[in-house]
Amino acid sequence: MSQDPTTPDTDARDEAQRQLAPLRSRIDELDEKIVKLLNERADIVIEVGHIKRAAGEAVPIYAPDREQAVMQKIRNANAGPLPDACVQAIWRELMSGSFALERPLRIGYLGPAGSFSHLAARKKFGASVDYDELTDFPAIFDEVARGHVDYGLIPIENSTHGGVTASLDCFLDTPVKIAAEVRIAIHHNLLSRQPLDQITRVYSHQQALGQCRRWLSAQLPNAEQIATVSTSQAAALAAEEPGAAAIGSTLAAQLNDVPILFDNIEDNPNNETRFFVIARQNAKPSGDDKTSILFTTEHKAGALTDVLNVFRDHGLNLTRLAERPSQRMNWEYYFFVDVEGHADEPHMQKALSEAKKHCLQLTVLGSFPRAREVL
Ligand SMILES: O=C(O)C(=O)C[C@]1(C(=O)O)C=C[C@@H](O)C=C1
Repeated sequence: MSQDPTTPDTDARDEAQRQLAPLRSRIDELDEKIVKLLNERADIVIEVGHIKRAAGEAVPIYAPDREQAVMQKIRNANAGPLPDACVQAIWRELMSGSFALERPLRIGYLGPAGSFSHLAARKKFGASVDYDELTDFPAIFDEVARGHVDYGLIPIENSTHGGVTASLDCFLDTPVKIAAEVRIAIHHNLLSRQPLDQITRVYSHQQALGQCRRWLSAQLPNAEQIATVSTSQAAALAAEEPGAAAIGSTLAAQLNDVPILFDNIEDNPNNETRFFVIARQNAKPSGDDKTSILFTTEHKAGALTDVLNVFRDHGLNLTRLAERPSQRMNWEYYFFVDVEGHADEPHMQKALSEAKKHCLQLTVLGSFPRAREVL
């Protein structure tokens, strides 16, 4: 007996279509309602924008403290089954749309396009703002200070390779403030137009080379490693030069049209980088903040512990301590400390004024909502 082999499939497809149709029309109805509600929200955002524009620089368009509160409310309201990460990603993009409605924002980052700073900027500020690719960290600080861009994205430290010293040095002498913290997961790729056995040079930022050290010595032990100003510049070089490869982001591979030979080549699968958003204005307290300070002390026994003990005595936890040469005198140092709390809070104000007594100089670089999620 011959049977049409397509019949069972066709029947199953028709039955599935019959079951899907009413579900899809319910989704269509809900989508219409959601779009209406989103635009109801957007109408209020437009009013917020009128008030903010009238107040000028005194009330910034980007309000990190309010964003923190909105995200917290969203997480509390989310009963599932959508994971918090999904709902938060939707709201981040929604707030990007709010910027466009209030006043289009310009964000500066270390270019060229496709760098991890670009990725961090896009993850933080979304698709509805303008981006400016800048050539180095001092240029980002300068452009923010001059008001040519509203905010800048600055990498501060990587969980595997440590501090980004070139960016820390820019804080030594700048009027700009740290307004927010951004954490992004960093996954590196080996990009090349050649197969692995024909690669003689690997370009990347020295941070990325450092984060893939074990993979490079196992897979490309004889290739020369050449440091570039950014991973995206490395990708552009790999696109042009025979025998060259780059370590960079998926975005850099796409933008430079270079194939990804190997993905996830970072030595630590939990590799992440912390960025600061720099601004002309301070961020308001959110209730879950950190404060970054910069100080120098006299060259005497116990000078550093005297400062640190002040925070201990006030019950303020330190989340980071870094040190950099002063650039003025050999073997003199600046210390960078991140403390839990906001500089407007009374106990932090007390601690800061006591700490100042033990310092030659103490500057508050900014207080900002702690980044709880890795984007
Ligand atoms: O509440 C504000 O200040 C707004 O501008 C609105 C809004 C939002 O869409 O919820 C948008 C941007 C801010 O960074 C924070 C919140």
